Amino acid sequence: MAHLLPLRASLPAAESHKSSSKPLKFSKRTRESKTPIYNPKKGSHGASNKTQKLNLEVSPHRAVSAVRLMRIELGGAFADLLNEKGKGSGDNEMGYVARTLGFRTRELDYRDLRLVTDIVGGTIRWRRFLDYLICSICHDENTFKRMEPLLLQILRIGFYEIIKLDMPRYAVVDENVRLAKVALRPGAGNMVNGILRKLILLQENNSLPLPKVEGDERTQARALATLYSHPVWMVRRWTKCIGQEEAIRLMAWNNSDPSFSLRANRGKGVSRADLVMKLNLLQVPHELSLHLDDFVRMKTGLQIVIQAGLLRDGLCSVQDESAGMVVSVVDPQPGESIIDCCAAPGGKTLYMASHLSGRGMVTAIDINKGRLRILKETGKLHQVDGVISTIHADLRIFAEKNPTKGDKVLLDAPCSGLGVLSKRADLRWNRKLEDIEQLKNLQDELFDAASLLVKPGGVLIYSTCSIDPEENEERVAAFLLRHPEFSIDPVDRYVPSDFATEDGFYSSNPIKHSLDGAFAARLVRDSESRCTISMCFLARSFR
Ligand SMILES: C[S@@+](CC[C@H](N)C(=O)[O-])C[C@H]1O[C@@H](n2cnc3c(N)ncnc32)[C@H](O)[C@@H]1O
Repeated sequence: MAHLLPLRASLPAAESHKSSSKPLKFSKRTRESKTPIYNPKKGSHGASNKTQKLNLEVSPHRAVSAVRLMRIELGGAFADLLNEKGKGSGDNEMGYVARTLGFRTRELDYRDLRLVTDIVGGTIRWRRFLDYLICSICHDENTFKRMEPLLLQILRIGFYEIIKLDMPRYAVVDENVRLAKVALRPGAGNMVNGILRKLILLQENNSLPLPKVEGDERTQARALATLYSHPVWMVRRWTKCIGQEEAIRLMAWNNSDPSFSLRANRGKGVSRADLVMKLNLLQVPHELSLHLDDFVRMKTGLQIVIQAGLLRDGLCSVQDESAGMVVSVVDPQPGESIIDCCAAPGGKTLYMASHLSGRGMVTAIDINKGRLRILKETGKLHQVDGVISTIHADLRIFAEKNPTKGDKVLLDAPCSGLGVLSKRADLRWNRKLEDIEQLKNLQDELFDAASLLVKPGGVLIYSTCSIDPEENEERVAAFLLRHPEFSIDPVDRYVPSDFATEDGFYSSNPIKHSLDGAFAARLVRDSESRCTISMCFLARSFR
């Protein structure tokens, strides 16, 4: 079993429930309390004078983490946006804390911000696993189900800190008990105390109540889903597709701390060497990308980069190398007319534009006006707006009506995002199996629409940030059956051979490449010489 455990987890061997003693006693108030609806505008404490109080006893990173978790789970905020100061958090953060908890904490310093990022991301990723343990220790599913949202978040934070971050246990208990007492009431603090101490006892006795991976396929999938904290449907889908061992490696990757890449903004005349100099000055550890000239990779220090203003000043962008290599597949050249069909918020548009050296045009189409506005603003900031034009439209309608044609057309299709689960901590819980079916239909419709915009002899690139064959290879196969005028142009001339599949596609695989998952197919209109490759691929796809 040991090899099945997550890379970062330091869990003692799974034992049975029986070592745990009597059910924990909870206060009458807790049992009777109804689940409050999260409404930070109103605040859980109401009185405005109370919200002004500055509390110096409670550790600020825990208070802020608990409130962020509430906002993400109940308020629909995105975990990744909340981590960037100034985008969704920043100045408003303390307002949310005051309205939700009834007090303010001191301002967060860099160390606090890092802890908040770690705790919020980790607690979301490990939610299923943590809830399983909390529920087991409560001994009563109803108690767990009726638990107040804030109390549950405080417990999740405590469990995550003890089990996954290996923090000093009794300090974690004291701090979280204090938070529950001040933010809720003394009885809630007693409850946190009882449950966390029980967890410590079980951990010390190597008897955490963890499920065993045994039984039929469904039961094993459920156990793995708990141990690796993923939805059961994902575990079953991956186990079927890549086998249990690879599925476990993939889940371990999704649970690991994400690494980030920065792209030097050459559109603004910033070279990678300039960016490296800045990172050295800031003492941010980084490595040069092995695959892309403009990119550097970093494991930590993103908060420092953000606070130093490197993104705000347009010197660089946060962009994964896997997304950068999709642009390599497009291979934008000065003077070309490129249509980016699903362009916002513009990561690929901006990178393509920076290749044009001021000659040519990237036409960025998107249905989402707000995201398109971000693209426009970032284009200006990056000084590539002279070669970008934006069109707010539904691609399916636009392509039918508009005679515009491009030398190259990129369709970066809306997808499940199953390749980027390590960066998007909350995405796994928001995705449903049914989404894939709906997305496939949309992907087919957009694929057909995008094909109308390709000049004869032009190139159509279909890409996703998914690792699911039904959204990738199968969509291309179905498209080629509907559109015999297109054929596959193998990508091995554009990306390192390690990223080229035998069918001629680009595939970045988290397990193999330690990057986000991504896919791209390069299709050329009317090219007889390549027909054989397409026909071979089609034959294999429908075998
Ligand atoms: C995967 S994201 C694109 C990411 C973008 N290429 C980048 O690199 O930043 C997919 C985009 O498709 C857009 N979209 C979805 N349906 C669309 C439609 N019918 N027409 C145009 N855009 C659409 C969404 O608004 C979203 O911005």
